[in-house]
Amino acid sequence: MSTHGRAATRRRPPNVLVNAPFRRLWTAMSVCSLGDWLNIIALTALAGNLTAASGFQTQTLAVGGVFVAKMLPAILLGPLAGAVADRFDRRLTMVGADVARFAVVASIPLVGSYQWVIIASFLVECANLFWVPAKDATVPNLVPRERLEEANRLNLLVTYGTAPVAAALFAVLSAVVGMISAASPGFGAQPTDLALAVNALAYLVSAALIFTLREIPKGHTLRVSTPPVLRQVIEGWRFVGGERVVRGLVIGMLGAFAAGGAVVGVAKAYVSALGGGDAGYGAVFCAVFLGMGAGMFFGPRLLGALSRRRMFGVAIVLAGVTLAAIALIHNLALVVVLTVVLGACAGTAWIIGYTLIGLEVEDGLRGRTFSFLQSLARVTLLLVLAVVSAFAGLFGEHLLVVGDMTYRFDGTNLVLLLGALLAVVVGVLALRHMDDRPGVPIGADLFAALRGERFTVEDEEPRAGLFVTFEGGEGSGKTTQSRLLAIWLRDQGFDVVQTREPGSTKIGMRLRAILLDAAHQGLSARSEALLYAADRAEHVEKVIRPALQRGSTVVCDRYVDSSLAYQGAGRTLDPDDVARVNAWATGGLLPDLTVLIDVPPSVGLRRMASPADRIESEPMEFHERVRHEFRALAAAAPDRYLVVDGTLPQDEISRIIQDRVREVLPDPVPGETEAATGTIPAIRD
Ligand SMILES: Nc1ncnc2c1ncn2[C@@H]1O[C@H](COP(=O)(O)OP(=O)(O)O)[C@@H](O)[C@H]1O
Ligand SMILES: Cc1cn([C@H]2C[C@H](O)[C@@H](COP(=O)(O)OP(=O)(O)O)O2)c(=O)[nH]c1=O
Repeated sequence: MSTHGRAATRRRPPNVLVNAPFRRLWTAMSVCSLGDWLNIIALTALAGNLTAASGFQTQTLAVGGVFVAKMLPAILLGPLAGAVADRFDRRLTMVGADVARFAVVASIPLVGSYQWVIIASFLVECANLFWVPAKDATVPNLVPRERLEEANRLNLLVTYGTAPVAAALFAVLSAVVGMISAASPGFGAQPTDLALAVNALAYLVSAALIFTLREIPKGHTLRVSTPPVLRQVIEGWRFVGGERVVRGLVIGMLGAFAAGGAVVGVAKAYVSALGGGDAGYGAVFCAVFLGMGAGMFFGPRLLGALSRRRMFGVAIVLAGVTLAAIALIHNLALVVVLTVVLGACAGTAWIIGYTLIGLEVEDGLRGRTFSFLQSLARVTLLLVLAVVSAFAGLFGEHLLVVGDMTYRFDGTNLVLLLGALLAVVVGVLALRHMDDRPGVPIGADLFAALRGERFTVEDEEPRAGLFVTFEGGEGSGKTTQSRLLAIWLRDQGFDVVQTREPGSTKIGMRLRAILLDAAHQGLSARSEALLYAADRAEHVEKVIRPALQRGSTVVCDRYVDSSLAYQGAGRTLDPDDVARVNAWATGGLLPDLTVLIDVPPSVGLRRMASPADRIESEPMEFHERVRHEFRALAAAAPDRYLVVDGTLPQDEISRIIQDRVREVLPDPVPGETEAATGTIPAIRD
């Protein structure tokens, strides 16, 4: 989204990694994360290999067992370990945990039994439970307060960014062992042994790095204890479950997550069935994470013209369709490619959901909401991994024979297909419940977005002019700024129509009188919404559309968003109904740019000199809801909005607006005029 903060980001101070002690801790963390991911991949692969001879069912269950053993400690012992970790010297806790992890991982190839793989998985995670809180508590000791956010972002980057690296490394290492085994038949190592050795070494390197990190203070400070995961989930649902949009987003994100989890859970068995070895398994794992990273980064940009809510639903449906293809196509190379697409869809949905939830939820609840989401994701993943492997195992192997064609359809295929179905259902529900462009067909909208355009209905005649609207609460400065923008545009040589809602037509003036007269206190919310829509229909047909078709620039003080905010959020009418009525009233005409001037209602209302009208005299909660909705609308379509801080001085606001409008302005001298005047010889002195 464009905001006035752009200048600030340009002057970015040096990176937090300049800080040597933090750099060392961060390096240790990166090495450990790489080790952790190698550990998951290698242990699940090893469990599959050790049980391969006992049949499909045992193998699938065995791989599921490793996932469960890895996730149980966090759920059962998480808070306990956090509390214990706070009592000890953090540096020694981390070093101790690293050495313990090294010893356990190094012992796995030596013992070489499935039982030990499960016990080792559990033990490594128990050690992690001490390592992670000690590390989290250390970061604020090494990094100044104002750099903490940047440090956390870097931590997150290595936590997930090392996954595809580890998967690729695993694929290479197991291929190397495979080649050595093929060359010298006497060589009895498992394909996973080399990966486990590198994994053990990673923990040892981390131990050495942290041991020499003397900057970590010896004493301990009390930490706020985190409640158990299950309690966080139940309590969290109590405060976000009631919000329609947030509820939809949470369910959608979990659907995407569960679909990804289904792939990871059965990947080992599926890849074996397709004739791929450990290298193939590594490739699928790598593909999921590469796709996710790409989706988070590029997804929202690729379809920038599609509304965020629609993009969220579309990404989940696409994830489902891709998963169905993965389930049915028996070709490892194609499966790897499709897995990248699946990851990209899931990543796109996840990042949009995360961002929208952040904007929907108030400041005070945001931290709790995110920890609720993370706990819920963890519980979902555990359930999905456990259920998926058990289910695939129980269904077993099947060969479908049609004529002389045979088609293999195992429990893994079935699980993937069910995951696909779940994603499609969740995606369609998200699209239906949270659609913010009712009346606009989704297919046409999507194709237009792929071409980088925004689809509008009934807008067949090409419109020559630019349409800019101003939105915001009472006294935010819309009237002042729209006037200043109109003056500036005229100075640039544009023909400008400056107008406002309600009341810019003959009929509209009468409607305005009904709507704003403080004497009309009994007006029902629905008739209010319809009267504003009636005023708007008249305004669009008589003033705005003709002006745009003439090629004028239209600057309008308030438009559809005001109805969504005041009648939808303020009067708590169903937002979909308000959107639908307005899409019909305006024939789907949308602004090219909306400037949202954002001020706290207390500030805006204090600026008003004249006696309060019917809407201004609403209570403060009403105005807070209106502001919240404006901001959510802007966040859902960042390319079409400019959000400006309305408490800045007037001239600074004008400058920010002019900078943004300049980006969307057409050339004031059309091309053909230039071509014609180009033939006239230039006058020189
Ligand atoms: N950036 C600003 N800082 C302080 N006061 C402002 C600012 N912009 C406008 N005002 C004042 O606030 C009052 C309301 O402004 P106005 O443009 O009429 O707001 P709106 O149309 O959003 O209700 C006016 O008295 C105006 O002079
Ligand atoms: C256009 C529109 C305005 N309103 C309200 C918001 C304002 O309180 C009032 C418009 O009055 P106005 O005096 O034009 O307010 P402002 O100076 O803040 O622009 O009408 C709606 O509730 N719904 C709408 O669709």
